[in-house]
Order: sequence, then structure tokens, then C-alpha cells
Amino acid sequence: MRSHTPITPELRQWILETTRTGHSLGDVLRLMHDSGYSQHDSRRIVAAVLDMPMTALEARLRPHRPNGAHVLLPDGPHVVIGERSVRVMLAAETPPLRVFDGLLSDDECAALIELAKPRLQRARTVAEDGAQQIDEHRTSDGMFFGLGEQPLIERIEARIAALLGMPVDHGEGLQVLHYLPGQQYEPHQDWFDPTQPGYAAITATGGQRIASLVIYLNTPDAGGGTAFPEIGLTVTALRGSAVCFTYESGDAASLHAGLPVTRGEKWIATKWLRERPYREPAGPR
Ligand SMILES: O=C(O)CCC(=O)C(=O)O
Ligand SMILES: [Fe+2]
Repeated sequence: MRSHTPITPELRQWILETTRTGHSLGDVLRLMHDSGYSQHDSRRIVAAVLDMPMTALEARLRPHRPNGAHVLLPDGPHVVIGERSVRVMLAAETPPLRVFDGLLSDDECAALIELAKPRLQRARTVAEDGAQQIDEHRTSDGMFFGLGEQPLIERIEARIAALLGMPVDHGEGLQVLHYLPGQQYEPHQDWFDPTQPGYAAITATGGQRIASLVIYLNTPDAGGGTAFPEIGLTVTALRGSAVCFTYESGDAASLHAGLPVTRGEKWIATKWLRERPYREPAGPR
């Protein structure tokens, strides 16, 4: 049995007052998470105090999506897409997550690395004002392919769309990242924080990010897995396999990190999906 955090009278009072004064359930859960409650505990407590079934609470947290686009994570054990049979190796519910094996062939992985190599630059993150910035928390080198830029990219994007049930045009261009020993990507969320000043600009085209797919293009000699510290899970980086996780309701549990490579190198390709069709902004990135 999982041990349950007790609901103190003060906490009960605070939840009732905060929701009564017009704050959303998302706000209440965010504040609880900020003061140290796990996502599971805060949802359970809020549902109990407001006398709502968990499923009703989860439904209230899900943003309205007028065009009905949702990522559909497959259950497996196999997903057959054209000539390929992709294996579903692991599933989690919070965050919704799947590990896929055999998503790309060894030849496809090698070809992606070769295409990316001459175009690598120090990877950037999105600053609070929406601008691209160099970030000490992300020490890898990276580059973006344009959507459908080459036949190989087009084929991979079509496979991802079929695997996740999302049209190709909801995807940002595929990003390739290269990590050397010691390089990592510290714990972060891929979705954009709606409270940050640059949010409107970043989401003007395509809206919020709703899911991430990280594909491993090689197998590091040691280290370099993708960790999900909120749920105590580390996905091993293995060539051709991938991890996909969704966060349609701005899920705190989707916190993740690219662990330091301790020996060898690590190559990944990341596909971020948007809630609406996305066209890449023109100009240098
Ligand atoms: O390197 C990894 O395993 C994770 C990469 C990642 O989180 C990202 O590209 O957003
Ligand atoms: Fe990420």
C-alpha cells in the first residue's frame, strides 16, 4: 500500500478558499506541487476535499481542444507501420508514457547522425521572454531539420504520426542532439509555462506543446538515459528505441532529464508535438 499524506484541517480550508476565490484547479495543484506535494498526492487530496472522483478532476484539467487532436499512446505489444513492427516495451500512466523498441533501423539512425553532424551548434533553450538562449543546464550540441526536409526525415515523420495518431503538421522540426561525456540536460519540462511573459509569442503558432518523443540514435557506452525523477524511472538509451510522454494538462510528472553520458557519446532525435498545426518560424535558430 502506498502511504497517504494526511489532509490537515488547514490544508482543507486553504483548498476550499482558494477554489472559492476563483482560482482554477490547475492553480491549486501547481501551488501544492510548489510546496512539496507530489502530483499524485495533490490530485488525490484536492479530489477528496472537493468531493470529486479522480476521473472528473483529470477531465477538468484537460484543456479543451477544439480540433480534437490528441496523442494516442499505443498499448502494443506491437504496432505495425508499413514494413516496420515497433515493440511497446513499457507503459506508465502518470505521466502517460511509452518506451518503444525498433522505432528506427540502425541504418536510419546512422543516416540521421550523418545528416545532422555538419549542422550542429550549441543547443539552446527558450528564455522567459520567448527568445532562444544559451543555457548552462543544457550542454549538448544540436540542430533542427525542417519538416519533411529530406526523404528520410519525411519517412520518419510519417512513422511517428502513425505511431502516435497525430498529423505530421502538429510536429516541430526534428531536433538532433549530441552529448559528449559529462554533458547532460538537467531536469526540465518541455511544455511552455503559461505564467512566463514569452508564452503568448512561443505558442502563437501551433499552441502549447503536448507531447515529446525522444529517439535514441546510438547506444552510449555508459550513462545517458532519460530520467523521470517524479516517478523514479530511467529509460535506457538504446539505438533505435524511443520514449514518448504526454503532458496535455501541463503535467508536473513529466519532469525529465538527459542524464550525463559517462562513457562514449549520445545522439538523440527529439520530436515535440503541438496542440495545433505548427509552421516553423522563418530565420536563423
Ligand atoms: O537527452 C535526453 O534523454 C532528453 C532530451 C530532452 O529532454 C529534450 O530534448 O527535451
Ligand atoms: Fe526535454
